[in-house]
Amino acid sequence: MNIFREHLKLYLVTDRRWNSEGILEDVKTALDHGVTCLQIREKDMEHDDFLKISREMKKLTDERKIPFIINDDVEIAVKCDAAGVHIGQGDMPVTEARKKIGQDRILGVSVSTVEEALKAEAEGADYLGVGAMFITSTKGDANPVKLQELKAITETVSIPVVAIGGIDESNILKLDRTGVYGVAVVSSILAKGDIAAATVDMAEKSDILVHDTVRKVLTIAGSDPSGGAGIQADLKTMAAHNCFGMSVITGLTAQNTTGVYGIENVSEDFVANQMDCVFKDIRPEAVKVGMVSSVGIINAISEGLKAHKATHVVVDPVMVSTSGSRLLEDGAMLALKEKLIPLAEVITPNIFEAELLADMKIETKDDMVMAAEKISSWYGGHILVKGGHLHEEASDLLYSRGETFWYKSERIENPNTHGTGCTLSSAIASNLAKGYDIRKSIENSKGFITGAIKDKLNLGKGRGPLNHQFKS
Ligand SMILES: Nc1ncnc2c1ncn2[C@@H]1O[C@H](COP(=O)(O)OP(=O)(O)O)[C@@H](O)[C@H]1O
Ligand SMILES: Cc1ncc(COP(=O)(O)O)c(N)n1
Ligand SMILES: [Mg+2]
Repeated sequence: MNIFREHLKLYLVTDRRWNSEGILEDVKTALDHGVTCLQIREKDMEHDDFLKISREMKKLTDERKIPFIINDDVEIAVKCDAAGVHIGQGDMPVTEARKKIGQDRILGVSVSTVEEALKAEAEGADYLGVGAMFITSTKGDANPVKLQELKAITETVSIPVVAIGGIDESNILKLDRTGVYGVAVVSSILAKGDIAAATVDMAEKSDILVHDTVRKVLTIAGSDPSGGAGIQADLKTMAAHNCFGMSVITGLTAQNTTGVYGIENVSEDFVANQMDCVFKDIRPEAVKVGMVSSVGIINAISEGLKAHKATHVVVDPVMVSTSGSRLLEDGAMLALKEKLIPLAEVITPNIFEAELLADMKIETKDDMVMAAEKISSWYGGHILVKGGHLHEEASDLLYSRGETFWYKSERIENPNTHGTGCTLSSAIASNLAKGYDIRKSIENSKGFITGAIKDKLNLGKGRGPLNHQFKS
């Protein structure tokens, strides 16, 4: 199961030591003040009592749409239909836990070295708990993990990492720039007199920790020398999101705001070579794929993404530029559908691209929904049909496994929309890398694109570029 990184931000692990009778009340207070994930940890409770209290906690988390994880006990997790299980090094093997809970439940594993992290990832963990980070009262014998080791782990594995062990309001910010997506805490909330205030404080600090971390985002796309679309728009967008942008170039275009005057593809081997260089050194947390004009390049990217276990892949199925030029070779459409789109967490077709992917005409917002439905018959990820080219307002439709969500915006009177699609998909990748879930990522990105169009930068003789550096 894909655990949303946002859920790991402030992960509470229970301990009845300080308030055995009132644990449910304390947990409820914490859930209401900023806890994003809950784990019940009971080392020596009778099976029936454990199941009973787990069910009660499950109810509290369900009401608040927060994942509920059971420590160690796979059987209880299945019985109370928890979101997942967390196991330690001394518990059952990771592969066995995975077999018992199935593919749909989250599996967390405690590790303290890069070696253990790689092993747990290979055996099927969805996230890692790394610790103990500081001397703790919960686990007396723990030997603290060095910050450098934590950083090495987050940079090596592709699954998200949460730090655990002795983390409190005084030391949490020491984890700055280690790459974690959150902290798991026990006493810094449950041992406090004022649970609500302690939770708010920790939530604020973990928010700073998680969202100030510079995430790495890769664009695999074509170059636009005039700077408004393609690689150039992507890197500017990532920089505007405080992300570290990297680029694998699939081809050069000769274009400007008036049109595309030539394309020269990079060889597929060289695309693969660039991808290897990036992934082996600075692993991106999210990847945006844009112009991929040939079948060979599509195959190389698809193989590279699989080999390097790329996460948060956003595919912008670029087929035609805003100025109307074809950017995808004839015959490459099938490869795009069969090789690349299946690897994407979200695809972002504009109206024309959605028409081609759904094989139907789109003239209204209802048609957008129908097209997304048709695409969902062969693609299981999230589909964002962009409404920039519709005559109605410029609203985008997110179709997520049968549910529809609209991201509304009035149509801005501005002919300068060169690179809007590139910018939007890069903004989504940046937000996913920062740990936001898909809906929040799209909401934030829609706000960003609207601001960048509204700024009315007016450059060039044709459809000009946006201002990626607009001041909000
Ligand atoms: N005139 C406009 N006013 C407001 N938003 C727009 C306008 N044109 C495009 N957008 C937005 O820009 C984003 C890119 O959409 P679109 O232009 O349809 O894609 P593409 O650039 O791939 O053709 C979408 O969020 C869309 O709603
Ligand atoms: C190299 C390159 N890649 C993509 C686009 C699409 O532009 P838009 O974002 O306007 O759809 C483009 N014009 N050039
Ligand atoms: Mg586009």
